[in-house]
Amino acid sequence: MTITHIMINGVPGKVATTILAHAINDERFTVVPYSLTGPDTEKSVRVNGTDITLVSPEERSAVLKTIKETYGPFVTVDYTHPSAVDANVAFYCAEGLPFVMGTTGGNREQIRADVTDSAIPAVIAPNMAKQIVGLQAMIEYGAKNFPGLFKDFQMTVKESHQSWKADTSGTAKAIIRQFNLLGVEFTEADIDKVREPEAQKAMGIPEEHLDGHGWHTYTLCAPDGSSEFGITHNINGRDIYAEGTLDAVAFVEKKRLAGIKGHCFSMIDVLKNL
Ligand SMILES: NC(=O)C1=CN([C@@H]2O[C@H](COP(=O)(O)OP(=O)(O)OC[C@H]3O[C@@H](n4cnc5c(N)ncnc54)[C@H](OP(=O)(O)O)[C@@H]3O)[C@@H](O)[C@H]2O)C=CC1
Ligand SMILES: O=C(O)C1=N[C@H](C(=O)O)C[C@H](O)C1
Repeated sequence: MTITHIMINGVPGKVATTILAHAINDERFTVVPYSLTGPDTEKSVRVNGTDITLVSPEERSAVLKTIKETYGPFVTVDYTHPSAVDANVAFYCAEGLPFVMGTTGGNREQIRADVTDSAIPAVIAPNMAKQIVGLQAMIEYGAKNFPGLFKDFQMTVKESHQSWKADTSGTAKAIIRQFNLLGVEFTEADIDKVREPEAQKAMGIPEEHLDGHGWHTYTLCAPDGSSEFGITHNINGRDIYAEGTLDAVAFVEKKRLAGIKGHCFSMIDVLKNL
C-alpha cells in the first residue's frame, strides 16, 4: 500500500483536530506534523500523542520550504476559516500543493479558477459527509433530468449550527442552487439560520452537541397547499466528516500520481470513485 503524507491546516480548530485524530489512526496516511493556522494561536498542540507545530500566516512560506525538503510531496487538507479560504487557495496553487478544501466561504468561483490555472488537482466541497454528498448527487440528478419539477413550490430552509459558526452553511447554499434548477425561487438570504442555543434545544438538538452540530431541513409546499415534501439531514458531532475527507485525500493523491493538473474535483467525483 502507498502511504500518503498529509498535512491538515486549521488545527487547533474543531474540524481540523477531528480529522487529524482520524488521520493519525488511518494506515493509508502519515501525518506531516505541522499545521498552517491563524495568527493568534499557540506554537504547538498534542493530538493523540502526536505533537503538531502550528505555523502562523507570516511564517508559512519559510516553514513550507523545510516541510517540502523533509517530507517530499504531500496532500493538504484545509479546515480553517471562511475568511482565510481565498488566500489559502492562492498559496496552495502558487506552492504546488494538491489540496482538499473543506472550509466553506470565500470566493468559490475564484478558487475554482485559481485551481484551473495551477499545476495541481484539488477537491473542493462544502460537505464531506458521504451520505450528505450522496443526497446532493440525487438532488443534482433531479435538477439535471427534471428541471422545473418544483416550479411555484414554496421552499423553506432551516439550518442550525454551533453559535460561533462564522458563515451561513455552505452546504445549504449549494443545495438551494440545485433547487433553483428544479424551479424553486429561493435565495441565500431566505435561509433561516439558527444559532441560539435555546432555540436549538427547542428543536431537539441534544445539549452535548450544541457546540458541534449541523441540522438542516428543506421543505417544499405545493402552491395550493395540498402537498408537502421534506429533506432532513441532522448531524451531531464532527466524526462523520472524517471518512469522506480522508477518502478525498486518497483520491487527490491518485490524481497527483496520474499527473492530473489544474483540475477541480467535487466530493461527488470522490464518491463515484470509491
Ligand atoms: N466540508 C465539510 O464537510 C465541513 C466543513 N466545515 C467548515 O470547516 C470550517 C472550519 O470549521 P470549524 O473547525 O468548526 O472552525 P473553528 O473556528 O473551530 O476552526 C477554524 C481554525 O482555523 C484557524 N484559522 C483562522 N485563520 C486562519 C488562516 N488564515 N489560516 C489557517 N487557519 C486559520 C482558526 O484559528 P483562530 O482560532 O486563531 O482564528 C481556527 O483554529 C468552516 O468553514 C466550516 O463551515 C465544517 C464541517 C464539515
Ligand atoms: O461549520 C460547520 O459545523 C459545518 N459547516 C459546513 C457548512 O457550512 O455547510 C458543513 C456542515 O454543515 C458543518
